[in-house]
Amino acid sequence: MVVQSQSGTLTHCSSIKTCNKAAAVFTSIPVINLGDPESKSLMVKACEEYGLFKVVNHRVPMEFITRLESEALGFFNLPQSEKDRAGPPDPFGYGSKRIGTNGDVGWIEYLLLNANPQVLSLKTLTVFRQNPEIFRSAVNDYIQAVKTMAYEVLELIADGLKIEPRDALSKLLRDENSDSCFRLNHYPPCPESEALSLSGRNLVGFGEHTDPQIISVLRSNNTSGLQICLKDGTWVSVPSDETSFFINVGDALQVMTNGRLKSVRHRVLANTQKSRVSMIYFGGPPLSQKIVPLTSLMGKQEESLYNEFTWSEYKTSAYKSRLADYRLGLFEKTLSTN
Ligand SMILES: C=C1C[C@]23C[C@@]1(O)CC[C@H]2[C@@]12CC[C@H](O)[C@@](C)(C(=O)O1)[C@H]2[C@@H]3C(=O)O
Ligand SMILES: O=C(O)CCC(=O)C(=O)O
Ligand SMILES: [Fe+2]
Repeated sequence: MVVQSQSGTLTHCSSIKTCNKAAAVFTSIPVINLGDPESKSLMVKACEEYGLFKVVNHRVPMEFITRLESEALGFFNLPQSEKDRAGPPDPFGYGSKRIGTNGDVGWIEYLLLNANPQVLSLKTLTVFRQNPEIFRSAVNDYIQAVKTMAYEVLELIADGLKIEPRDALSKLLRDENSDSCFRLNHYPPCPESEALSLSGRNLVGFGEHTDPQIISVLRSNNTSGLQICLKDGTWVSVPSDETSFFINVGDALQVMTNGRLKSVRHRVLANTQKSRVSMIYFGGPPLSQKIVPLTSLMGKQEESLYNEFTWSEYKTSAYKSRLADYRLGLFEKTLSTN
């Protein structure tokens, strides 16, 4: 199937997966007000049940969000040949359709960046040769504000779980060697997939997966597409909200809480009419960090469900896997029953 998309990119969708369209709207999504004294226990409950919640009253200036969104659209609307100069993503840079290096594809184009302001890829900045500083400052202001919120969220989660000290999780992201990254995703509308849609199928923008890091902080424009998988295996659509943030529990946080908090399986479906722009900060620990259950969380006789590994080992293994793989499986212990 050949598609002429609005932005003139992403012209073939024949190799991209489809999935069953019918998904209920996730109306009971936990909404956490950061100013609410109950927020810590509500967050923990949401992470145990869904691995995802929405944050309001987050104090990230709307101006930072809209400025970065408009810079991102400015980039994605450039001619394909210009955008390609910022690629391939190895691991940072511009990518189109291919996600990772192991054969996954989706109806998407994106920019993957280091979340450390000092290391903003030169390759990416060369595309902004008119105004690289404007792009750099839009990215840095946004990331800085979102990081501050991510630290607060992790401290509230630690409080809610009675983890001591309360910065046991947030310090891993605050660390100057934290291995965090940032992603700008663009899902152009795919009018051709309307035909598919009529037969009850949908084109996949970003295939199902869990995020490997500690937490991910996601913001999108008002175009829906994000879905999460509930404990019973059903998929539900998360209504978009351009003024709020969505927090995902990642695999590393699942391990550090010995499985109490669950990393959430999620995916994005392409839209037939509107383009979706999302920006995600993936908060990861330093490469040398051991990913083990936090001692202050473990019961007296409680054993770790996982073999010991460092973030570097997990990341290496994750980046060899396909998007939909259950990556923690390789690190689970086979515990004896007696
Ligand atoms: C297929 C892949 C893409 C990914 C690396 C991987 O091998 C498996 C994990 C994928 C993921 C999902 C969350 C983030 O978007 C991401 C940047 C990450 O850290 O892990 C992507 C990786 C990617 O796009 O390179
Ligand atoms: O673009 C989105 O809304 C989510 C993408 C995602 O899950 C990811 O980049 O890991
Ligand atoms: Fe994700």
